[in-house]
Amino acid sequence: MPEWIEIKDVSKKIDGFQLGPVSLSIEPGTITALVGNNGSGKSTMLKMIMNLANPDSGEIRVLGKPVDGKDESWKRHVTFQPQNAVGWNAYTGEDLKRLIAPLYPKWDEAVFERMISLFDIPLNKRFGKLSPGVQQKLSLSLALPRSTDILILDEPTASLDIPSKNLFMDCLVEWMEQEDRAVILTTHETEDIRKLADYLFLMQGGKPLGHFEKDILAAGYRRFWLHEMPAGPLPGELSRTENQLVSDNPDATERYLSEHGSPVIDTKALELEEIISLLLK
Ligand SMILES: Nc1ncnc2c1ncn2[C@@H]1O[C@H](COP(=O)(O)OP(=O)(O)OP(=O)(O)O)[C@@H](O)[C@H]1O
Repeated sequence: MPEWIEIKDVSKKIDGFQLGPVSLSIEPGTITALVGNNGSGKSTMLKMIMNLANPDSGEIRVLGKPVDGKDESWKRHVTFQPQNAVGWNAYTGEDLKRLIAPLYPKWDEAVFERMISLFDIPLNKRFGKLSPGVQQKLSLSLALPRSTDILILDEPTASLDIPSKNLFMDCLVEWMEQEDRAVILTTHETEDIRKLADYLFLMQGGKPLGHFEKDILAAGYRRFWLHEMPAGPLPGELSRTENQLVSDNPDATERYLSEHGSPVIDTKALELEEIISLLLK
């Protein structure tokens, strides 16, 4: 399948911070979560995709078009929701919808109305007077109905209460099912990643740590409970306590234990949160 977003060897220096080189491809039909420590460069990556920040080197293409080229037609196919909406404070939700909807030929009024009702958003209040959580709900309700091929969301659930996070995740899953679409989002919420992401792109201090298929990553780490801990290190061993061993190569660990007659009391896959913490530590 052709890539919808192609980031090739992109680097950028901001004061003392070095981002990249980063390469990443996004295919249609996928949700990719950019995950990393604070200040690891996730938002900057999104801004570079939108041509709101310029890389020092490398190339970014969206739907085959270089994002810094003269042809900006790709922008019509992309919705970008930054962490904070700029210039919206004086407008009510109703105003914003009137301004935004006509710009998008595939605007889906039914999705907008459903989200406004689900989130119980007052459309007659100025954006600047809404709480950060309601602002975020309104922004999302103005993003999904645009029905663009690509949706780029910077920490979409950061201010949402727990029921609203779940409602939003349901809306996004439904949105994905309607057509071939692609989502790239940044998040610190493991629940978002667990429920939404097909792929994780991990970043630390500006450097990419890897692009993982979530299910493969989740299956790649196990904890073993043992009667007796063999002398180590064992194949795949990442850490051990008196009777527990964590492995990033469970098959090799299990084989070794079986071949060396070490009975396993129990074994369990690590939670995604623990895996991400191990990778980002
Ligand atoms: N406008 C700016 N002015 C100066 N430095 C900036 C600016 N934007 C980003 N940076 C630098 O780039 C680095 C990466 O910032 P970025 O916001 O991309 O990280 P992030 O991974 O999105 O962080 P967080 O998880 O905290 O949102 C920061 O550490 C900061 O040094």
